[in-house]
Amino acid sequence: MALLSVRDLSCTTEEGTQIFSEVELTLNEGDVVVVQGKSGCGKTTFLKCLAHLNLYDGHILFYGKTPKSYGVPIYRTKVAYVPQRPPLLPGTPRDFLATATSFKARKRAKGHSKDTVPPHDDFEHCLKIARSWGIDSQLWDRDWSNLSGGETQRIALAIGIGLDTAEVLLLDEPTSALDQDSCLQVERQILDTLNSSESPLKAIVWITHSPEQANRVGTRFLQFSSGSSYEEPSPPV
Ligand SMILES: Nc1ncnc2c1ncn2[C@@H]1O[C@H](COP(=O)(O)OP(=O)(O)OP(=O)(O)O)[C@@H](O)[C@H]1O
Repeated sequence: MALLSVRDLSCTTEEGTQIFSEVELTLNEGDVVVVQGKSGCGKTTFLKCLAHLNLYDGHILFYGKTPKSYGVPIYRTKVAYVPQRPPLLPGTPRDFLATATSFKARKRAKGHSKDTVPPHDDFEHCLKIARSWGIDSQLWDRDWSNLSGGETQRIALAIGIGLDTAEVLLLDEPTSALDQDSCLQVERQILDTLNSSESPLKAIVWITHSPEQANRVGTRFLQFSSGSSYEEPSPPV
């Protein structure tokens, strides 16, 4: 059975402007679907629809079931969106992580009872991933607003991977603020996590404007254009 099945998906703004329509995608285990297209063509909106963060028409099924049948908060821990620029949250990344790790839906998604989850494991795992990308532990105690774009991006990604609940990661230009070395390091870790038997991660949908990155990470290539999408048989040249 498909991990995620997207049928006849369309999205319209509150003002009635259609962003895209008739998008189809069947996501299977091991897929890294690279999403490309011109600025403003609807890529971010598509990922937000997949995460059930945006209203849409059409059908999104996770293992054949609707997001609502899992409960949307639980669904979002399994099909997790990592934004390009995390919205300016109050407080520090450590505050955010504390909230995320105490989130009951996450505990239920991991199959733990309320009292048996050791939140420090999650903390340490996220900190360890971020540390391997050059993020000093002290940055977790700095307000989000005082972190650089690249620091913010790496911390958000470390949380997305380190919380260890996502089966599908929806990555929105995850390395756009990083230098080349950091970008390659982060790419490698994400793909290693996907290939690790210890991680629940099974597939990734990855927006990038970089043809080189698309070539490095992609196994499938979804192009957004003229209000819809089509799959390319090979990576962009
Ligand atoms: N809530 C909203 N209300 C009205 N218009 C919106 C809303 N969200 C997105 N849009 C519009 O929908 C279009 C698609 O936006 P989206 O962010 O999905 O594009 P994108 O392909 O990810 O762009 P980029 O590559 O620049 O990040 C844009 O024209 C954007 O202004």
